[in-house]
Amino acid sequence: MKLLIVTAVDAERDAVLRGLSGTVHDVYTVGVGPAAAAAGTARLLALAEAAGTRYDGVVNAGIAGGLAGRADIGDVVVGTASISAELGVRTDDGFTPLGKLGFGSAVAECSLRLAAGVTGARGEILTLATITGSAQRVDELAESYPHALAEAMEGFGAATAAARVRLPFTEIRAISNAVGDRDASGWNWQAAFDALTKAAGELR
Ligand SMILES: O=C(O)c1cccc(C(=O)CC[C@H]2O[C@@H](n3cnc4c(=O)[nH]cnc43)[C@H](O)[C@@H]2O)c1
Repeated sequence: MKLLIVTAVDAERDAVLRGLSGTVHDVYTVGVGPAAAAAGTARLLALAEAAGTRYDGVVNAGIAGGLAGRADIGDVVVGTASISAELGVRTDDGFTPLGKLGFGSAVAECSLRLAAGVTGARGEILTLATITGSAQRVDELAESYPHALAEAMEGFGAATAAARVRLPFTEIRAISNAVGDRDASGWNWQAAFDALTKAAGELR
């Protein structure tokens, strides 16, 4: 099996590569946020197709914020779905996701098979272009998405590119901080990168 693995930043790519040594997968940095992830992943897939390279799946790997009580710093979360928590309509009455409006979906199902060997909690991973920075918004997200474990910024974008060429997709995240916590003294990038390296080593 040959995977295209995309990360947002080089530090994540390097953590993945440390775990992958000697495997056949390709790992690239595509930038921060869902738009960069979608554009970068789509470009890589188009280049691969032109070169005759065949991938068996796409993986978005990186660090993430964990929702309180659901995922702790240093944990690995494997996506059951990557969900855009912003794609929809917001009115005074609240937020309605795209799927309920009847023209598309904000939910990208993840392939459990692609990450079958990876140790970690299974659950939904939210994608947001805007990092959550208030307790009120954390509570809103936790209530709206009771099965979500973590928040990051790229998964739904990369998943959209993979779906366009009908490739299975999964998202793997290592927790570096609690969602909503903007005090960097409480973050642990190293624990997250080490966990990400271990998870990458467990990919088949
Ligand atoms: O300035 C902040 O408040 C802040 C809070 C958390 C993370 C950052 C980053 O610069 C990392 C963004 C990068 O890492 C992923 N990530 C990590 N933690 C989170 C999070 O709590 N919410 C959303 N994304 C997160 C994300 O995928 C980005 O690629 C800054």
